[in-house]
Amino acid sequence: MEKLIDIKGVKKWYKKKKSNELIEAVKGISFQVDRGEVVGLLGPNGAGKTTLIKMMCGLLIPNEGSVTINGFDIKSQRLKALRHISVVLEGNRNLYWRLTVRENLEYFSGNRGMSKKAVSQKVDELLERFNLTNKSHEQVNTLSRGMQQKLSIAVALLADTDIIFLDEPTLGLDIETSYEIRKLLTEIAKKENKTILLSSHDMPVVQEICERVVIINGGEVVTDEKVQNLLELFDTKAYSFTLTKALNKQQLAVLNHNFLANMSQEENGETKLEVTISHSEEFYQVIDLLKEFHASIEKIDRASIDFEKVFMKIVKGEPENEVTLSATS
Ligand SMILES: Nc1ncnc2c1ncn2[C@@H]1O[C@H](COP(=O)(O)OP(=O)(O)OP(=O)(O)O)[C@@H](O)[C@H]1O
Repeated sequence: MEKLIDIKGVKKWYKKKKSNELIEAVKGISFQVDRGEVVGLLGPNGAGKTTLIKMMCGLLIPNEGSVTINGFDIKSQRLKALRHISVVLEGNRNLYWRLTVRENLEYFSGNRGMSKKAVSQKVDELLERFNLTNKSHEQVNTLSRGMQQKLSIAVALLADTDIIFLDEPTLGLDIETSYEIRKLLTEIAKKENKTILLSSHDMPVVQEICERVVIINGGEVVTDEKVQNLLELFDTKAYSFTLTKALNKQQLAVLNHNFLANMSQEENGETKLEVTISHSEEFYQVIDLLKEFHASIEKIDRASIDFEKVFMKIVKGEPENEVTLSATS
């Protein structure tokens, strides 16, 4: 596999203005991204994501370590490295606000050596694909945030770089636009063989688009794993039992002594018992205990854990018993 992004032992510290105290924002991060991979860069506020992204696109220089983009060092071969990256920063700072939608697209295609006709065709195609055709002659500063965001992504595609960095692409958007952008990004991720690094707090977007996630917390990588593996890792340990009647307090306490159990009364009158176990053989012990309690089981489902909860568990280090599981039926 061809490594397009190679980050090695990167550190960055800031000096606090008044006290001169050092803040270590990034404490020695290393990871690589292969060509065509779609990777989520996640972390709670203040984890160091923005600092890391800024170092990856040459806006900040690391105090230690190196960032290599397609074989070019971002510090010593900055321009060559930057030629391979498009950055869609949160807040749409990569657009010209006084130009129209079409003018922005035309401008950014300008340095690719395309003929006028080819540019016009490509721009029309993107306007159509991003549902911006009827806005093509409007100035960017009159557009909604969602439309600006779509235009930013279209501009990144037009530049046709191998790598796209997207910083919070759905932040502050309404549900409909966020959904539209999610669909566009999924399509780009699947069809265009782009290498995408996406930072987001929007976990459904991450779950849908990214194959792999790098989670950073306190300036360090705490997880670097395939999304599917993480979901499976947590998913298989939870079961949801539908019971014909509720357990009493003592019975629930016995279950909770051995496992993690949570009982709830559903709106339709059913009793749901969610049990999280550590090993698969414990599943049978749960069944045995329920038999002992004369609790009749109507249905057993595997409870599913979504990526949001996986993320919370990893970054907050929540003990398993604080993770609430949503049952699938
Ligand atoms: N210019 C700066 N001067 C001093 N400290 C800074 C500066 N920029 C960031 N920091 C500090 O560095 C740490 C990492 O910040 P960073 O913005 O990289 O995190 P983040 O993961 O992007 O967070 P968010 O999601 O809130 O943007 C934080 O403690 C932050 O307060």
